[in-house]
Amino acid sequence: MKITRDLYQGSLALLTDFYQLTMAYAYWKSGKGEQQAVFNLSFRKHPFQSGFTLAAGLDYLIDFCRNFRFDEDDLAYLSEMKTKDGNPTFETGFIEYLRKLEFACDIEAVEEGTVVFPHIPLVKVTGPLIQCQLLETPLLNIINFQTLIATKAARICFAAQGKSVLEFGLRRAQGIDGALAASRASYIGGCSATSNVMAGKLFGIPVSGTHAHSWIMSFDSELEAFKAYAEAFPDHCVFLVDTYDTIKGVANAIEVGRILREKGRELVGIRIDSGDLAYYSNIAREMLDQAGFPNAKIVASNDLDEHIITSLIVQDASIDVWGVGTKLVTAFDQPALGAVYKLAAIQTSEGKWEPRVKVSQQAIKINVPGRQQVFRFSKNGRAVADMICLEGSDVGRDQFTILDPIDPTRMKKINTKGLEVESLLKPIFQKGQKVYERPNIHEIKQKAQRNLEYFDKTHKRLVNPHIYPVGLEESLYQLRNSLVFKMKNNDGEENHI
Ligand SMILES: Nc1ncnc2c1ncn2[C@@H]1O[C@H](COP(=O)(O)OP(=O)(O)OP(=O)(O)O)[C@@H](O)[C@H]1O
Ligand SMILES: O=P(O)(O)OC[C@H]1O[C@H](OP(=O)(O)OP(=O)(O)O)[C@H](O)[C@@H]1O
Ligand SMILES: O=C(O)c1cccnc1
Ligand SMILES: [Mg+2]
Repeated sequence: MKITRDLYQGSLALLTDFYQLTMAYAYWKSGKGEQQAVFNLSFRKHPFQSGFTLAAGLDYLIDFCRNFRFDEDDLAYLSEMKTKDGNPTFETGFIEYLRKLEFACDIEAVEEGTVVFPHIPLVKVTGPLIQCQLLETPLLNIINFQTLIATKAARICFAAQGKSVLEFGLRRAQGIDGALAASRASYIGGCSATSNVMAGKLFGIPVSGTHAHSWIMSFDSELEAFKAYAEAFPDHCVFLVDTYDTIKGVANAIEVGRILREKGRELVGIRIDSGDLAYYSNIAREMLDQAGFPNAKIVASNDLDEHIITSLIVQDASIDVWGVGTKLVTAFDQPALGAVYKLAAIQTSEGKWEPRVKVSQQAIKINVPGRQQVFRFSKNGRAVADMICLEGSDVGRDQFTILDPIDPTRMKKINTKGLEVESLLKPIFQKGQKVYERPNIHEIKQKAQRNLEYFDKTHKRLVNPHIYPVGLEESLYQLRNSLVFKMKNNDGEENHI
């Protein structure tokens, strides 16, 4: 994560919530710091009322974990912290503990570009309680955002039905890394290129773009501006035609297209950035075709999202390339994914793993306890169901029953005969050492495309999608219920009624 490291000059261990550090200190004080624990990162609801979510961010997570250490200036800052009564917040023994801390966790995770669903652990961290705890905030920060944007991009690209989508979001993104991470995730989600040059440099994403209205406005006439641009970039002319009058703009683009052709060059296209995009793109298409420029592309931009793109396609707009900025990189209609990171199991001093559950009045907020694994069953290259079960469960069985953790009436029997099965959680770190071979950004994007094809189009529908079956294997479902029952009884809940 070169950019973030350049920006913050050093380790990123302090990129966490203060309460993670106070808990770490208290774990240390109470002698629990090294107790082994398992935490799962999962989300409860798809964003954008989508029927699928596309996982992204693992590459940042790997960089974060590899650099997970407290530098001297971090320790100095923590040593100087004082409580209200003026005493140091953290004892020197704890500062010393942090100085020697070496990342030692096991991490399993779903690969970037995998289609994922609520309740599935996207990341599973096993290791000393203190380390697992300190990772909560940065892991959520990384995975929540990139997964959100990759999903938004996949929806926009799905709406565009195979036509190219360019990401133009830098100017409206949420700050610097918000923009960079969004460009990366948008590419994974299916965008063809970004306008963000630094994202191009850092991540190896193709960079592209047209020109702005200011270019036209800096000349006395639009025609002059197009001619001058053609001099500079004879092979890359996509003229923005709507500065003064879109139809006259198209006529000027055609005139310069003819000049280019005389010189053995070709007009690449035009861009329309205002007005009724169906109306103007159809007129422009007709004008370009009649003038002998059937291959000139029409790029459209201006506050687009998946719904406007769908509507424009229904209207038979003649748009070949979609430029999408604000609504993509800000995830305009849902600004956060809302994934959580919860303790699922803890090891006793006798080495026995105990599942843990957080009880809530809202069923959706009760986490899935225990050390879990996730299997995806598929038939003839089509995913049919995902099953969350306890580690060590026998996946060779002929039949499983899976139950939706929130609504057990949604249950499904899986007859495993003739089904392929894939374990979704891949080993990333073992005892702090990276064991995962990272794919490059283009391989991740291809994986996302293949993964999306793996799911029936009814799950990808933008509105009211068909729900893909994901559930807890029966014995895990029962474990969760019995733990909730036990914890509620321990709590003496009945006294409050
Ligand atoms: N045919 C269409 N069908 C549905 N939505 C459209 C159509 N044409 C344009 N839009 C969308 O309608 C909105 C128009 O927004 P707005 O009124 O701000 O644009 P404008 O006035 O045309 O352009 P600007 O303010 O940039 O000059 C945009 O989100 C655009 O994508
Ligand atoms: O609309 P977005 O999806 O964010 O795409 C990027 C926008 O950025 C540019 O202009 P800008 O919005 O800065 O100015 P404008 O509104 O006058 O076009 C471009 O012309 C697009 O309109
Ligand atoms: O290259 C473009 O056309 C572009 C870049 C950023 C924002 N809007 C458009
Ligand atoms: Mg605009």
